[in-house]
Formats: sequence, C-alpha cells, structure tokens
Amino acid sequence: MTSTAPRPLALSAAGPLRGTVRVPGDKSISHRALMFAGLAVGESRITGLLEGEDVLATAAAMRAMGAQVERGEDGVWRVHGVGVGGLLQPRTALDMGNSGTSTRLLMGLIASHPITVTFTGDASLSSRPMGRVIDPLTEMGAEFTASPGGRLPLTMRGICPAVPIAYRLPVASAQVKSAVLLAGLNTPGITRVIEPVPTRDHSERMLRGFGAELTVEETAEGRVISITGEAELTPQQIEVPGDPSSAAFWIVAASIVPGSELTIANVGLNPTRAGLVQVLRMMGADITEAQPRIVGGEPVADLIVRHAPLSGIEVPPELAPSMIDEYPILFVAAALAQGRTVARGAEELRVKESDRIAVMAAALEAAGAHVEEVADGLIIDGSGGDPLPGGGTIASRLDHRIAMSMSVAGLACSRPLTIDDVSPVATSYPNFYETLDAVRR
Ligand SMILES: O=C(O)C1=C[C@@H](OP(=O)(O)O)[C@@H](O)[C@H](O)C1
Ligand SMILES: C=C(OP(=O)(O)O)C(=O)O
Repeated sequence: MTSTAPRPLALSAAGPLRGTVRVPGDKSISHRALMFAGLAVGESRITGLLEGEDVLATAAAMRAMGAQVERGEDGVWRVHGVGVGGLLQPRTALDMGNSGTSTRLLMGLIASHPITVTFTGDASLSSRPMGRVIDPLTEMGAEFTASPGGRLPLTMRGICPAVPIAYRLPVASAQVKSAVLLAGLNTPGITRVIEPVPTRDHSERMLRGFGAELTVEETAEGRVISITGEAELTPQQIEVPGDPSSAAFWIVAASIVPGSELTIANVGLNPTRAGLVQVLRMMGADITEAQPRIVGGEPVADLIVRHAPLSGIEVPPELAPSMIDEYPILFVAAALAQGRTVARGAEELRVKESDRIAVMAAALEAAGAHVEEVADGLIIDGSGGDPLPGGGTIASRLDHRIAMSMSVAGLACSRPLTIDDVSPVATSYPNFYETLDAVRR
C-alpha cells in the first residue's frame, strides 16, 4: 500500500452546488467482482470498477494468489481466474491497507484452500476485530494465529476439504456473512448462514450471477442463505453501478447548502443499501429518482437532489444495516436540521475504520454543533439550517468517511473548518475533491 503524508485541508462555506456528478463504482461490488472473477475459469471483464486503494488491495491479493488481474487502457479490468479451489500460496504477506472488506472476505476464501496466508494492514485496520470471522472459519477447520484481541497482523492456515457449517450471525455484518459463504464455495456439501437482520446482499446476487448454486429463504429466524460447495464459477461481464455510499455525500451536500441542485448519475439503490435516502426523505429532503434501471444485477437510478429544509427525526434503528456507512454524513445532515435527531442502534459504528460515534461527536463539536454521544449513536440538536460556527480542526483518524463527511459540513460553516488529513479519501473516492471543486463553481 502507498503511504501518503497527511494532507490537511480547510473547507469553507459554499454558494449553491450545481451540476451533474458521476460517483465512482460501488466499493462492495468492486471487491466481490474481483474475487469471484478471480475464482472463475476464463476471462471476466469488469467495467466501472472503483479504482480506490481498498479495491486495489483486493486486486493485488488476488494476483498474489495466482489470478491474472489487469486494467486495460480502455479502463476495462480483465481477470483470468484460477478456479474454485485453485488459489495459490502467496509468496509474501498480503497488505490489506485500510480495507476491512478485503481482509474479511479473503479470509473466507482462503479458509477452504490448503494455503497459509499472513494479513497485515494500516493502524486503523490493525485495530479492528477479526474474531467475528475467525470464529466461524475455525468451526470450518481453518487455523489462526492472530494478534491480541483477534486483530491483524494474523496468519491463517486454510484446509481442504473444510467442514460445512450452519452459522447464525451474532452481528449484522455482510462481511461475516460473505466470509462464511465464500469459504463454503470450496467446501463439500451445503454451507448455511442465518441472518436475523438483512445486510447488503451483493455476494448473494453476484455469486448466483457467476453460476453458484445459492438459495435464500425467508424464515421465522431470519434469512437463511445456503450455498452448495465445490462450485464452478463461469466468467462474467460485470458493470459496477455507482456507489450509494459515495453518492451520500452529494445528497446531503445539496440538501444542506441553500440554492443547490445536483444530479447524481447511476446510483446503486439496492434496498439493502438505500436506508439513507429513506431517512433523509423522512427529514424532508427533496430527492427525485429518474430512469430506474438494472445495472450489473442491481437496481440503479439517477438522483436529482434540491436544497430543502430538514427536520430532526428518530432514525428507525432497524434501518441501521442498510445505511451503516452513511451515519457520519447523516450526522452532518442532522446538525443542520431543525430540532433533535436521535440516531441509535448503530453500535457497529464503533468498530469501523475509526470509532465513528466518538470521532463524529468530537468533529461536530469542533465545528460548533450540539451533540450528545450515547453508547449506540448520537443525539444531535440541529441548527435549523443556520451555518455552524466552524473554525475548528477535525481529526479524520485514518477514516475516509469522516474526512468526506466533515468536508461537507465545512460547506455549511461560517468560518473555515480544517481537516487534519484528507488523504484517506483515496481508499474509496480518489477524486472526491475534484468533484467538489467542479460543483461549487
Ligand atoms: O460487505 C461489505 O462490502 C461491507 C459491509 C459493511 O461492513 P460490516 O459487514 O462489518 O457491517 C460495511 O460497513 C463495509 O463498508 C462494506
Ligand atoms: C467500513 C468501511 O469499509 P471496510 O470495512 O471495507 O474497511 C467503509 O467503507 O465505510
């Protein structure tokens, strides 16, 4: 991974934001496209892949385990896979940089291959819990030596054949669900995951698209996802839709900066990801969906967002998994809304790239907002649309979503807001600031 020097940036109040934005490819879908193509026999082609550091870490890892992964000059990624069961022993440790999704999904893939792999990562990733995937993968037969607390660096030894399991998710996590299903791909028999609360279903959709035998049943216990192992994946042409988690910054920016109107093209609106749009509409946001269509097996539309006064609400906690990465930017919207927003039931935020509850509480306070931190979220008394005082300095803590959320907050501050380091945006949205410059003229 490239390590960049801290890049501080001061953001100040903007006039209306106008124009059309194309957000980069969906990060979750990009990781999966590379991994599944890397297991198919033959050439898959991927267009619209997110070329951010996290996804490039997945590409490098798949290469290190034998897949051919190349970007053509036409921007199309061509992947020749090794076949399910064909991952090779990498020669060196896999550096996963900042990326939880790369790490946890690859741990799943490797669990049912007879190879030994060491994972390393940056300071943020090395503080995140891996026990949640180590536990089910150990039940399947893989062995782990992890750093204290079940963290990176860790070394794992996969096993072939692994043992199929039925695993009930103890946390609502698409990464854990996917890790178990991916381990199941090369495991004889049927591997099952029971998820009491639905989480993003990109793995299920795309595995089916690649020809895996996968069923989903709605039961009293929740969704039961079953995958038949020793699968053969057939190469695919994949078009990655735009990332709703990246679109979220523009949806909120246009909503809070008076006079704004932005069109955000090609936004993925999979219901397991679209919670923020629902919540912002409950707050009074003016969001129109145009040209609904299917791209890469996922629902997509263009969004037209106009400035609108927002009101505080109680955010339905059951929506948390469908907007888990959008809480930081939702907190910014709440800080500009009229009245109180209660956003709870999101304790998972504490184990993301940073503790997004504590870090956003400190950041919004530094910007002059009124925030109360609780164990599982924030309670925010909004400014009623008045600019926040600003003037402070925010610590982004190696967290791209904190850097981008507080950059949007800076557009609604009376005095410039400084972010100590915006370099983490390269993990998920490398040209975020170019786009910001383009829409604020
Ligand atoms: O499966 C995925 O692609 C992701 C799942 C979520 O993590 P959890 O599974 O830990 O909730 C999310 O926060 C992350 O950005 C991407
Ligand atoms: C939590 C995130 O990603 P990851 O878990 O892949 O690091 C994110 O992108 O907000």
